[in-house]
Amino acid sequence: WRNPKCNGKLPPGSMGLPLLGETLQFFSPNTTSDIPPFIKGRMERYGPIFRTNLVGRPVVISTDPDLNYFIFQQEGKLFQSWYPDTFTEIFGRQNVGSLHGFLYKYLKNMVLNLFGPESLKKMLPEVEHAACRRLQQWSFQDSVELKEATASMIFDLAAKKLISYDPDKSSENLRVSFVAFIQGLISFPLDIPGTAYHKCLQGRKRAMKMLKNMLQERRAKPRRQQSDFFDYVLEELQKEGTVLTEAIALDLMFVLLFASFETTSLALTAAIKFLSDHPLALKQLEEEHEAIIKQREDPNSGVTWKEYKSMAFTFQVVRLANIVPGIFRKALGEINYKGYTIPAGWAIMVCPPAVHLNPAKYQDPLAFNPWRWVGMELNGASKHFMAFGGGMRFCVGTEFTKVQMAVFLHCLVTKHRWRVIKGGNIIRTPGLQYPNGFHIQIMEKELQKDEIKHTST
Ligand code: HEM
Repeated sequence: WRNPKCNGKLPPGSMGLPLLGETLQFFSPNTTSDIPPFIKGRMERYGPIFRTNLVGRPVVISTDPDLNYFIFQQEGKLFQSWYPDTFTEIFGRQNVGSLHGFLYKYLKNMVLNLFGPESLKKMLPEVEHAACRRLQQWSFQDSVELKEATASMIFDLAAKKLISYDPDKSSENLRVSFVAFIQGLISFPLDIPGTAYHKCLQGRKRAMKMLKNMLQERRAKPRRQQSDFFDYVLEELQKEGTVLTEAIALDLMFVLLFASFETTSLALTAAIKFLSDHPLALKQLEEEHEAIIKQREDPNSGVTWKEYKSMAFTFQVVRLANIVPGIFRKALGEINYKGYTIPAGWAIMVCPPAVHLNPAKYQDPLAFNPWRWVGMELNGASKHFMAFGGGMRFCVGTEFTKVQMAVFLHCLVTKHRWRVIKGGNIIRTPGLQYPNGFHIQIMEKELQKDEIKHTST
């Protein structure tokens, strides 16, 4: 257990207890925005590359930018996407299976067809309308829990786009099943009634059943014009020699729905929390977006797709929020790197927080500084920025997230103000969560000015 077989020199580290390994330490909740204590302690002791054991598997953890880069570039050759068995259970065997094999490219194209730039450009007015409408509704409430509220907004948009789901018309609420699913997602994998893990699996079952019924209804009543993911899938399923199956399509649908609203609502909540704590950054964002509005009044310029893609701000938010605490791979063969040997079959976890909070690369790494990258060309991924992964598996939802965030913030800072009521504290298990939510009161800007006038007279 302690000394696994290896043809060379294993990276240093501890394999923890038999069977359990260091699983409990890894999942132990913490409230820091810094590099997770589990990782930080071991980096200090063993260096940037070390070994451990998580959920019964030997794992090498990499906080080394060069090794991370190598891992992303070698996808499908020396490394392959791999997630712990509990994830396979939770996200569906078809997903995990098909995302490895020859189906992968085909599925990715299908997803990009819906969430790629061309499709998003067309979606822009709809995103803006949804954001403005929600914000206006919330401004009548004394308090809004932002994580839940933005999740609901994004879920409705994504579900409409993917499956033309209308929450007002459907009697069963699809998102309720997703909420149960998420609450147990990062929990100890014990499937007996009462546990969070059990509830998570039940939530998934209910959501899958609803998706299956919807697909069958659509099959019975096909639509003339292809407009959502269901239409696309049904057409593909009918093609001769197709590699797609209904089970794969349903699993993929589930993952896309989940990935689209959970990650982006966490990022938006983090953005508004950072802005609440940094009035200067808020002022600058307001000025930038008011400039956009001014251009818009000019009939020749209108708001452009490029302006909405303000990357620097979104990237600073996700750098600090570290929504994805680990990216997992499996070594397909024996790998020799910087004097260490990683045996074939071992898991490898790339650790984005260690990269994003590295003081050697980012001065004052914990500071929220949206000006950090001014004037620099930003790519979606680099050795020092990997919030959306890298290489072949780079997140297909990056553009969707950027558009959602930019549009929402645009509507928020140009038309509204807010004040924090309570909550906003975070916990990492190691996934980011807001245990008490983040409650704010939203006011319309004009209203606020009127109120001020009123009080002064
Ligand atoms: C703040 C928002 C988001 C973050 C931080 C994020 C992060 C990531 C990361 C780190 C990966 C790479 C995983 C790996 O290499 O194993 C990934 C992949 C993926 N993401 Fe996202 N994501 C976000 C938003 C989204 C959205 C909105 C969608 C859906 C529309 C989405 C769908 C996916 C899918 C399908 C993959 C798998 C791609 C593949 O394996 O090739 N993500 N994401």
